[in-house]
Amino acid sequence: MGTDTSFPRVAVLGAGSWGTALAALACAQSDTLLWARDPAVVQAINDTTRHPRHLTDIDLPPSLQATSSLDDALAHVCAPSDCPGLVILGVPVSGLDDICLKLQIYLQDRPRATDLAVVWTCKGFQPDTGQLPHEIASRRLAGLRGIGLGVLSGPSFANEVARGFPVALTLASDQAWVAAAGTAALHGPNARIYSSTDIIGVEVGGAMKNIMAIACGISDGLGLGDNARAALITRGLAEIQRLGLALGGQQETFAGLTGMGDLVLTATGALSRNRQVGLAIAQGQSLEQVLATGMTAEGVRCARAALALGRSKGVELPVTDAVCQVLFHGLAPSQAVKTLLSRDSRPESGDSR
Ligand SMILES: NC(=O)C1=CN([C@@H]2O[C@H](COP(=O)(O)OP(=O)(O)OC[C@H]3O[C@@H](n4cnc5c(N)ncnc54)[C@H](OP(=O)(O)O)[C@@H]3O)[C@@H](O)[C@H]2O)C=CC1
Ligand SMILES: O=C(CO)COP(=O)(O)O
Repeated sequence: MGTDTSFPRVAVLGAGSWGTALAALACAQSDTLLWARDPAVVQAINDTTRHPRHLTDIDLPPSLQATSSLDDALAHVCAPSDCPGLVILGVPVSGLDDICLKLQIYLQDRPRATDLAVVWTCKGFQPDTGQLPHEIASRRLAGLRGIGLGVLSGPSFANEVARGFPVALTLASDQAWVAAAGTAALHGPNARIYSSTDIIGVEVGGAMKNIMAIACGISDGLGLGDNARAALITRGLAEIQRLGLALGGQQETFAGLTGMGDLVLTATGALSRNRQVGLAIAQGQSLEQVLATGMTAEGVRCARAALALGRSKGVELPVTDAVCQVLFHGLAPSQAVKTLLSRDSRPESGDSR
């Protein structure tokens, strides 16, 4: 565990695969505490250096400490220090409002010895409202004194990060000190942390690439070949960019780590759960069967919200539409491909469709 006070104290809230991997990364140089709501998970990590449910074959760093006390995790980052504390939210979109509310309740009336950067890592839209994660987090936390907000995203399979393989991530915030806190905690021999101020662009890229990965899984599951996958990735990126620009993101973000980078990883990488959903559907499994394993596939959860957002902004999202038709309306995967291929020809760029 790091003791140098120039490194932030870190609390990672949510010990799924991504929260656990990020805690393993952070604890190499920062004093890090991982919070899990299940005491059995905490006990296993502390006693055996293994997570009982995720990344189960990976030995976590012995210096990684876990707790089931949210108060202890937050007291850890609020303790006096030379630099701001860092809270990393490792929960999916479905748990973001709940964890932000808990943070709000803890932080609002307590005197604190240090400022606190709160950074979420989930990738999706809220299914009912189409809100992006920053809208959910801001509603709970934006007004609190000494609190800065940001999003950490980019091409990063938890499994590889937990094994100490190299990774590059982007931390977007409109407050420079938040990106600096994340960089101080995570940037090191195995991780490059880039900064950005384009929160919307980063979040839209992260949400939409999951839907494109489902589409690529469907295409690959049908055996349609490498050309089809490359076409889907490229036109998928155009689709992500159209929606992202309409929502207020910046063009260059979509060519970066959290746009093209994460799209390429998730659409092609065998570890992607969203891609695995597409593969399984193309091979004849029902969505219910695929999801019965309990796996987190944010693209399934947010595809309808993405489509609704596109409609509300007058942006066509043909790949997202095709994925929704297959997942929720019983369209055969092969028929969805035919529908996509039968669209009229159009200019490759400069067209809002
Ligand atoms: N896995 C990866 O490679 C990456 C994932 N992400 C993103 O990170 C997010 C999390 O994914 P991932 O870690 O894989 O998901 P997992 O399914 O592995 O884990 C989710 C974790 O969140 C916890 N959780 C959910 N809701 C709450 C809540 N309200 N309060 C406290 N804990 C909660 C769950 O706890 P419990 O076990 O007790 O139910 C579980 O431990 C997703 O949005 C994903 O897209 C981003 C980059 C990489
Ligand atoms: O976000 C990820 C990689 O950057 C993880 O992708 P999956 O959720 O599809 O596994």
